[in-house]
Amino acid sequence: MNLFIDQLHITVPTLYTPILSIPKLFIPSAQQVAILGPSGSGKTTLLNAISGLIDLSANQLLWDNTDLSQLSANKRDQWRFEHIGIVMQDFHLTQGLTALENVLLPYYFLHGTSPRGVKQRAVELLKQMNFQRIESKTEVLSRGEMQRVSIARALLTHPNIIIADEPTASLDAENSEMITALLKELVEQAGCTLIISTHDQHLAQQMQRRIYLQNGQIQYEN
Ligand SMILES: Nc1ncnc2c1ncn2[C@@H]1O[C@H](COP(=O)(O)OP(=O)(O)OP(=O)(O)O)[C@@H](O)[C@H]1O
Repeated sequence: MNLFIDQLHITVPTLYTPILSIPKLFIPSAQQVAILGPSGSGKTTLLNAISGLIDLSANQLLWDNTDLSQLSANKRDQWRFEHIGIVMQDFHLTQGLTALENVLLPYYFLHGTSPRGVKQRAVELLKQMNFQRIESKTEVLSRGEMQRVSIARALLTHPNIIIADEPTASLDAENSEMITALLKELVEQAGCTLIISTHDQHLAQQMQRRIYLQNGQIQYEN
């Protein structure tokens, strides 16, 4: 899916200047993009906006012909479940459920069931990520293990768009390398648009495009 941004300015009541201000941005379908910039530069805010997690005005942000500002909150959630796999910075895993159940949860919300083939894909994805403890409750997992569960969950439903906030932040070099390779392989197979925020230069260099933010504005890209 293509992303069109036009005059996206996000303000918060406590600050005089917008926390994000992007006059124009186009990300074509299937592009792999890294969003970089120092802490507080607006990376997470941009990811939240493009995931439909922030209320916007009409025509500020479109995915193909879909202007998320025109959808009700429920419809927007539904649209997100159908089209976007999100890897959040703090994972948002559900305690009390196992790793496998967490991976299956969004599918279950969307369809009310999780058939055997879907379970198999979930197990496969976790295996590919070098994750062994599929029956462990998520609260006993390390941060790196939680990160891999949240990535598997994002990939399960074959979304058109993957949005990941610091997807390798909790991983050691070996797992980081492996997850990056897997993410790239899966998005290339599926023709997904991949947008990640990262401080990891190695990961950023493997994306097709890098956008550098500073004080909520695009400084440059390469
Ligand atoms: N709801 C809010 N109210 C007030 N300020 C906010 C709000 N959300 C974000 N900010 C501010 O907006 C700026 C951008 O925040 P954001 O989380 O997007 O940065 P970031 O680049 O993702 O940072 P990091 O790399 O540390 O995760 C920060 O200064 C942050 O404090």
